[in-house]
Amino acid sequence: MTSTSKHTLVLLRHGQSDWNEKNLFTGWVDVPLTDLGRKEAHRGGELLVEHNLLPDVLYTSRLKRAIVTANIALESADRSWIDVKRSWRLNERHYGALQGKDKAQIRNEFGEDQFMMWRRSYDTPPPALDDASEWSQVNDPRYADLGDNVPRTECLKDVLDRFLPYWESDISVDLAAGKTVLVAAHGNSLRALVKHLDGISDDDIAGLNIPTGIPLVYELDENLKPVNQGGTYLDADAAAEAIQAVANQGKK
Ligand SMILES: O=C(O)[C@@H](CO)OP(=O)(O)O
Repeated sequence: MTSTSKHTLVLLRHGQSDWNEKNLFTGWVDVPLTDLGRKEAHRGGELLVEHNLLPDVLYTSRLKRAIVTANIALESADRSWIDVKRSWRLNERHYGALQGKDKAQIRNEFGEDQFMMWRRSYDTPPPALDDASEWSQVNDPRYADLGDNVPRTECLKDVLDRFLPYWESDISVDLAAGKTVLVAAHGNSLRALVKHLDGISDDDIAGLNIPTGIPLVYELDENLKPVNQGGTYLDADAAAEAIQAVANQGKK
């Protein structure tokens, strides 16, 4: 795929993280990539080159699995020099009291319905994480600008509510100016973005999963609406398989 419109948005979920591999709820916990995650990031950058989709500006969360994925991908595309903007508004959904917990264990303890409600419902957040927890971010200096508004839990709707102002104020401005924008972020922050772009209903978004490390490209019209509804994965076969794996997490 080669860019044809003047408004090209490339979404990249970080490569496999340590806690993806261990099957733990992660959220705002700042875990590193695995070796496989680094390889996925490198391949993501190669795919950008192969499809002649070279980003002009990078947006990332404040979490290193997204930051390092973008750095590796841009290095392999020889684009390490582009401008970078980071925001907590692109962070993964805060997973509340589930952060650090084993997905299969939670599914066994609470049952499939509750597990999926917490994981994929649009507006039901998990229980709040205690500020004293080792997995809390309330005293993390990188979120000092949030004051006491550091999340203790979030549902997907909360993610959309905190992401949209940033989309309007920054990302869409760069897109409208004709820049090819790379957003390196997370499974659920990218689900929020895709929900917004494709106009997916609150119910249907539950069935949408985003794989690690495979660029998803949107060509946008002058109103920044998708020309290719649903976007285009640069490696469609790998994406289909990886999407199924995300959907099945916690089932083993
Ligand atoms: O644990 C998490 O933070 C997310 C992404 O890895 O998991 P899930 O796909 O279950 O929402």
